[in-house]
Parts: sequence; structure tokens; C-alpha cells
Amino acid sequence: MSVSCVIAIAGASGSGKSLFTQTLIQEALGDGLDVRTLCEDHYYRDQSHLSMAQRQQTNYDHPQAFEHELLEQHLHQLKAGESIDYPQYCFNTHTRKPKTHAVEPAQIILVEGIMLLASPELLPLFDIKVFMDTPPDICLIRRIKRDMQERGRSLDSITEQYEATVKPMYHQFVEPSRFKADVVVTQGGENRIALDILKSHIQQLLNQ
Ligand SMILES: Nc1ncnc2c1ncn2[C@@H]1O[C@H](COP(=O)(O)OP(=O)(O)O)[C@@H](O)[C@H]1O
Ligand SMILES: O=c1ccn([C@@H]2O[C@H](COP(=O)(O)O)[C@@H](O)[C@H]2O)c(=O)[nH]1
Repeated sequence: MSVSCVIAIAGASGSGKSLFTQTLIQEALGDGLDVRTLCEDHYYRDQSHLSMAQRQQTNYDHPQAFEHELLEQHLHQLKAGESIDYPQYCFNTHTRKPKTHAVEPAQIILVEGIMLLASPELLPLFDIKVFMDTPPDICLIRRIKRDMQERGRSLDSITEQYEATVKPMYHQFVEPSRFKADVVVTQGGENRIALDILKSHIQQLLNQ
């Protein structure tokens, strides 16, 4: 099976990318489509050569924090009908897990991540580029809740990281990348009309 459509879902941390992507996947699967998802987070560079204190100081909100050359290679492979060894990243240790997951090519590949539209080398690989446009204060509230519940973080570490890197890098890289998008989605991961518009456009691309 060769890939017919690669969709990028970008936007700030906490903007609703994962929820929007999961909803789109569930609905596309329900429509009988063959879908896979890739998360840019799994392409974070491994930090195992650093001490834990150094890992905690790393700027994870700069495009260079990601191994985008590997993501680019994987998207080329999937488009060519080849399976990939999808890396697995651990947020608690800031390291790549030893095991990869095999991902097979599919009709639709959804890729979600903060820097997807801020990396010129990736842009030509996307058939549809989506940007989740959610106000920064809402993103921060969601991030605090999620990082405390799911990523083993304290409130102090979240707010320190937010001021040191997340906020300035958002303004330098993420927010300007909005202008690369084909579709800008407001109201987070539950925007029904945006989901329906995308599903309809995906069907058109698959029928071409
Ligand atoms: N429209 C929404 N209304 C309420 N909560 C939302 C909405 N969109 C996302 N969330 C919640 O906000 C948190 C962060 O969303 P998530 O999709 O993980 O963001 P991202 O992947 O962009 O970091 C999650 O707990 C998610 O369930
Ligand atoms: O080791 C790490 C790697 C990343 N982060 C933060 O994660 C977000 C991106 O993930 P989302 O799922 O889009 O929220 C990014 O803003 C990094 O600051 C981290 O804290 N530690």
C-alpha cells in the first residue's frame, strides 16, 4: 500500500494537536480508511549522554532539538510504500527507548508536532498543513495539567521551563509557522467543522 496523503498538524504545546489528531484518526478509521499517525515528539534527540541536571536544562522548543532528518527520511520511506522503524521517546528520562515500533505505510499518514511547519525541509512532504491556533494562556493551563498528570513534572519545573524556553521559542518559531498552514483551526481539538472540512478534503485527495 503506498501513501496517498500526508497531513501535518502543528501548533503550540497544549494547543490540542493530539486530541484533534486522535479524533481525526478515529473518524477516518470509522469511514474504513487506512490511517497511521506519527508524533514529532518521538523524534526528539536522545539526551542519554547528558546528566539529568543537564537534560532538564535542554531547550526542547528549538527546531534543532528534533532529529528532523530522520522524520524526513521516514516520510519519504512511507510515501515510497516502505515500513519504518519508528523511534520511541521517554519524556521522564529525556531519552530514546531502545526499542522502535514498526510502522507500515497507509492511505493516510497524520503527523503531529510543534515544529512541523517551522522546518522548511519538511514542508514539501505534507499534502495538507494544519495549524492549531489556541491562545497561549489556554495552552499553558492545559500543559500544566497534562505535564503534572502524565509527564511526571512539578508546577515549579513547568513554569520555569515555560518562561525560559517554551514561551520565547513559541514566539520565535511556532507562532510564525502559522502562516505556512493551509488550514488554521481555532477552539482546540474539538472543532467539529474543521474536522469535517479536513475529512472531506482527504476524501477528495484519495479519489484523485
Ligand atoms: N477543545 C478542547 N477543550 C477542552 N480540552 C481540550 C481541548 N483540546 C484539547 N484539550 C485538552 O488539553 C490537553 C492538551 O491537549 P493535547 O491535544 O494533548 O495538546 P498538544 O498535543 O497540542 O500538546 C489535553 O488534556 C486535551 O484533552
Ligand atoms: O524531554 C522533553 C521533550 C519535550 N518537552 C516539551 O514537550 C513539548 C512538546 O510536546 P507537546 O506534546 O506538543 O506538548 C515542548 O514544548 C517541550 O518543551 C519536555 O518538556 N521534555
